[in-house]
Amino acid sequence: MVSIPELHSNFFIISLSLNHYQSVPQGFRQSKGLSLLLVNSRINRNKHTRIFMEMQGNGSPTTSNQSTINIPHVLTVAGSDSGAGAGIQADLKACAARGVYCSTVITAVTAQNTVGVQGVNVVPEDFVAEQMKSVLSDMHVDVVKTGMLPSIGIVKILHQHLREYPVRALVVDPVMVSTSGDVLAGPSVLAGFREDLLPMADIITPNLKEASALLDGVKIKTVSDMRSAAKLLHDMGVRNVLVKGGDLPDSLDAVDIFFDGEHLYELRSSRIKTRNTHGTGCTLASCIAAELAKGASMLEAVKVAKCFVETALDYSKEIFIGNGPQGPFDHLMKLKSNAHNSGRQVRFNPSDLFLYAVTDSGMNRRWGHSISDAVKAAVQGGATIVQLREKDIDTRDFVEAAKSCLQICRAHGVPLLINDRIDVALACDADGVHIGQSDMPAHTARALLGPEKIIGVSCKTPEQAEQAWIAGADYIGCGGVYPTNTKANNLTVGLDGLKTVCLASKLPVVAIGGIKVSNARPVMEIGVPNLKGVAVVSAIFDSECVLTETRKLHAVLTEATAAVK
Ligand SMILES: Nc1ncnc2c1ncn2[C@@H]1O[C@H](COP(=O)(O)OP(=O)(O)O)[C@@H](O)[C@H]1O
Ligand SMILES: Cc1ncc(COP(=O)(O)O)c(N)n1
Ligand SMILES: [Mg+2]
Repeated sequence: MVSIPELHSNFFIISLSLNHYQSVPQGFRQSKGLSLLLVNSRINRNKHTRIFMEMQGNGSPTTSNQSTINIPHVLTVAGSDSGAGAGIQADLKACAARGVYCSTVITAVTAQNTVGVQGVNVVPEDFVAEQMKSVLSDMHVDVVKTGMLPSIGIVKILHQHLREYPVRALVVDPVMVSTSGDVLAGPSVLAGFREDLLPMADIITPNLKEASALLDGVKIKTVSDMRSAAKLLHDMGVRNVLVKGGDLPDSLDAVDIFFDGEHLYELRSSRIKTRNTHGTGCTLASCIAAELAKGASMLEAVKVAKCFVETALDYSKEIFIGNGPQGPFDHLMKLKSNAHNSGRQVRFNPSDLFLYAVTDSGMNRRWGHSISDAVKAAVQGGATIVQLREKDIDTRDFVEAAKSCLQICRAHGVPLLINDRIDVALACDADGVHIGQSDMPAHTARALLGPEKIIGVSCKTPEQAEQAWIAGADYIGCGGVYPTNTKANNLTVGLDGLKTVCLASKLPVVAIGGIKVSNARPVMEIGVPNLKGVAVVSAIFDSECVLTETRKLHAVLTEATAAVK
């Protein structure tokens, strides 16, 4: 057993091997109430984690000097919307979309959908207080954002807690009436807003009706009225005011007025034509809070938030959720934005494998072609998908070349894949990757690239094809069909091997290896429905005129496919 010098202190950093650590009897460790953090570079991460967990599990106090990361944190104090378009649910989605942690104090539970608010159940005040205390006494909150505060008692409780646990900023969305016209907080809360929250708030974000209510019913019908209202609200003691003009009649733009006490800003965005505007106010305020939590200035935060709402509305303008007049929108469009931005509605179409062009830097050098010229010619000649396979290029140059090839491919509606390099695919937002059996496992690539990207895997056997399918690949490449010099030590599977793999594969297949104009026909004629095309390197790129060679191959493939049908 190793000797450990300070066995009576609660926290140790001991550097010793795993065997030595395990030789310290567990009962002895526990009797001393020790918390051990084992620091040893030779111990792999899993073992390290296991030991650390064991220490926590034995009930003794644990402390760690592991470095920690503080994630920006917004606490929303708001009501729940069962339809999840507004309220707490919108706040959570908005913060997630902006990359900020969001904790929640629920003030009321509403039964709500796209038709309206069918019921409101206010959470008892002492339980609202208990939620606030739980969060604020334990977690580091950067910014508090308020939504539905249904009673003056709840406003007072919030005020007390913010005095006890000060935060960096307070964003007040003075929610009173839902878009559907239902009352969420009565006029009795107005006194609480005026006396307690406004003097404490860093920004208040009323819509037209709420601004009017706070200003004793003053009429707000024009942009000029909004400007005056912003100034009057500022006089009530709040640092910044944003009067939102979502409901401004006859306005082609969505105009909001921001006043910081010195300057008035007219913030305009296009008014998206959509029924899906339920929750815009909650989202806007949460985004402001999220940006402030990340360290933005108030004007920056407001601008980013407005832009986010506009983009999300535009992205969601045609989605259909619920049968009422006011639908929710999609906050997390970014998760799908790659497919969206590229204009490729279908993520992967197996028929894209028909004429699959794989680049080769050596061949391009030999013929004096740049990568992008070669890709352009291939695409113009009829290539239906392109893979950049660049083995001897600096990463920086690879990313640049990939970006310019991507533009060419996008203009022709042709997907662009990157060979092996998931990092390069991510860096240039390519449409996917093609990986071999010794590259990163396909399921890891899928986790990194997300559900929208195309993943292809080289497979020579039915077992590998099965694995690729399990791992979430979209297609497999099978070969070498014919002997080839492009790839060293590459086993030739032949037409029979290709057929065997195709029959076993649940995924579409592209054949590869030594395929050219003169021998492509028998490949397409093996007559297996999931063989969708051929992948070629030298057949098109080892030539002076890539365009002509690609056209020739395209013609042969078209003829062969017509004959098979
Ligand atoms: N159709 C729309 N297109 C673009 N932006 C909009 C649209 N409707 C509302 N907005 C914006 O959404 C935010 C919330 O505004 P508003 O709907 O007035 O608040 P609330 O949801 O509290 O009633 C504002 O920035 C507003 O300009
Ligand atoms: C629980 C809850 N909080 C806030 C709103 C306001 O959102 P909107 O003004 O977009 O209807 C709402 N409808 N429900
Ligand atoms: Mg609204």
